[in-house]
Amino acid sequence: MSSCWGSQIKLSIFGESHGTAIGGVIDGLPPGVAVDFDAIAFQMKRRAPGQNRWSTQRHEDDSWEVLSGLFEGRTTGTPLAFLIRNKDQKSKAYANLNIVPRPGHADYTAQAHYHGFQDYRGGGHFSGRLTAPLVFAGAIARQILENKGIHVGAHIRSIGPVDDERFDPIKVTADQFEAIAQKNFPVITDESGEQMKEIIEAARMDRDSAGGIIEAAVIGTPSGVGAPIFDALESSIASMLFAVPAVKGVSFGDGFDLAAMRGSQANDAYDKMDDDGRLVTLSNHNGGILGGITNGMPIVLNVVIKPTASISKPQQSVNMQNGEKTELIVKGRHDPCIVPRAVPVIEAAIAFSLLDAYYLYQGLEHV
Ligand SMILES: Cc1cc2nc3c(=O)[nH]c(=O)nc-3n(C[C@H](O)[C@H](O)[C@H](O)COP(=O)(O)O)c2cc1C
Ligand SMILES: C=C(O[C@@H]1CC(C(=O)O)=C[C@@H](OP(=O)(O)O)[C@H]1O)C(=O)O
Repeated sequence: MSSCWGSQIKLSIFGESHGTAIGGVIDGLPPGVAVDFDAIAFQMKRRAPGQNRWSTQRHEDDSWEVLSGLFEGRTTGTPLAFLIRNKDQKSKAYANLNIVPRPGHADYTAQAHYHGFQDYRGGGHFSGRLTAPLVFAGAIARQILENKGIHVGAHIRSIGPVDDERFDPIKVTADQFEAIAQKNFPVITDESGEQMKEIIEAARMDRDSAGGIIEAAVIGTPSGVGAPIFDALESSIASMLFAVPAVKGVSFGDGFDLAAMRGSQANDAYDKMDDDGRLVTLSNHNGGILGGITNGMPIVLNVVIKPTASISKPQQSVNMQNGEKTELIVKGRHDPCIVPRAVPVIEAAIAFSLLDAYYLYQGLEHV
């Protein structure tokens, strides 16, 4: 099933953007986890559409109903199913997109895969709306991780040409994650954030869109999580991240910058053994993962989010019924930039995939 992910804990996501509802089923959660609903609501609100100028103007409160798997506030250990109803669909703007596909969106590839049977309204199952269930599942995963002292955070590293400060790859803290998560524009330096908002507004006024990079980090992960060859932690986190619409690049540690370095610059020299017997490195160019396994340093990664495909500037497309070239002006309520709302989504994807890897590791630990 292509909309189902995971090995130790599994997440299945269903629904279409303009259908009745979207939702998910999480299978494999341990029984007895006390679920903090306020913490879920906090994460859902960070992602929800329609709250500011740099977001789509579609208004969804993203409230949810839990259908199973919870009893008296705790997980039962059976599949936890939840539903998020769609309330503000306006499908008129999508009337012709099954015939004239939007460049950059999934209209043409959905047609090729589903042979015209796909619900193309609002991007259907391909819509960024389907990241709401991911954030819900991620919110539960991060509660379990936080109880183990593992914290996930992210910020907007860049929008167009404007950069934010970077996380310190050794000293980044959970307090810093928390401070950023409280902001409605999640950056480290608010002055950079103001410039980024100007870039987004300029693109929007130009009937265009902007993209950027999200930097994420995880602290508190013990050394040893992840496994060779195909369960490398980089692979499992990346496979979840690439499920997020508009993600076009993922790199760990110094990523593509490693290409220009020498080994002496890229290696993270070992400095000392801490009280828990864990080796600490002087630098963190490898982003906390070696051989697909955590070394206990912060996991650091970067995610490229492309500029929103649906722009109202005239674009060239082709009519899929008669093969004729045609000009397309996309209508509807689109995010002029996806990056700010994608920050909690990226955190959720990392939390869920890391918890899955953690359970694999914990299992091995007891062998
Ligand atoms: C939170 C979020 C919001 C999004 N909003 C829009 C949008 O308003 N308009 C749009 O064209 N694409 C939007 N996207 C991206 C498209 O869904 C995505 O580009 C499309 O499904 C094609 O997939 P791909 O870009 O991964 O190849 C959004 C993605 C996310 C994660
Ligand atoms: C609804 C959400 O985002 C949507 C993601 C999206 C897309 O193409 O990905 C297109 C827009 O859909 P619509 O045209 O129905 O307004 C966004 O609003 C959401 O994030 O909850």
